Amino acid sequence: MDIEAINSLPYEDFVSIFGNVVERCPIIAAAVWSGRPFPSGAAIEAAINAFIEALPESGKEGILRCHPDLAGKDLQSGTLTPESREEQGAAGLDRMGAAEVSRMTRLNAEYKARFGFPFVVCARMNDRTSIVEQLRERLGNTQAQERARGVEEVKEICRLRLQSLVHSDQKHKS
Ligand SMILES: NC(=O)NC1=NC(=O)NC1=O
Repeated sequence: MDIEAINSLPYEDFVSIFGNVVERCPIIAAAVWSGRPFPSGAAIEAAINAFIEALPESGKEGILRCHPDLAGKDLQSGTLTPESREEQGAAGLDRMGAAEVSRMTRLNAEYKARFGFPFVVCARMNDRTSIVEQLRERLGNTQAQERARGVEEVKEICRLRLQSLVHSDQKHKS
């Protein structure tokens, strides 16, 4: 959609289109709708990032907790959101062998037990090797470091999801 069409959406339509740019957190789209009219897609992204940054630590951790594990039970049982399904598939997580899946399951469980929220990384910017490497590395960080890092990854996931929804004015209707 182009930015003019987006700015004229009633909030129900805005939330149904943008409600999952942050995984399973439609409240964020419902909140930033009030900021319209947006001059650009980048302004929508900035409003979402500002909303996230203004949250208390518990709110940031809540956003992280809304994310499905990478190569986790949602992927195995087919209950991922369409966006997550596509992202996890793009990183090759749906083509892992049993041994790789059980290693990811163990590392995800270790991470969750240590930090109280899941390991979050932008799958589209990674592949299964780099994801396992990061998961191992980041296990050694502090809670504060991982809360901040996870939020940065959520913003990157959101940026890419927004890119597929907001198109700059097209010279011609493609
Ligand atoms: N725990 C996660 O990082 N989940 C995800 N990252 C993505 O990019 N898509 C997901 O589902």
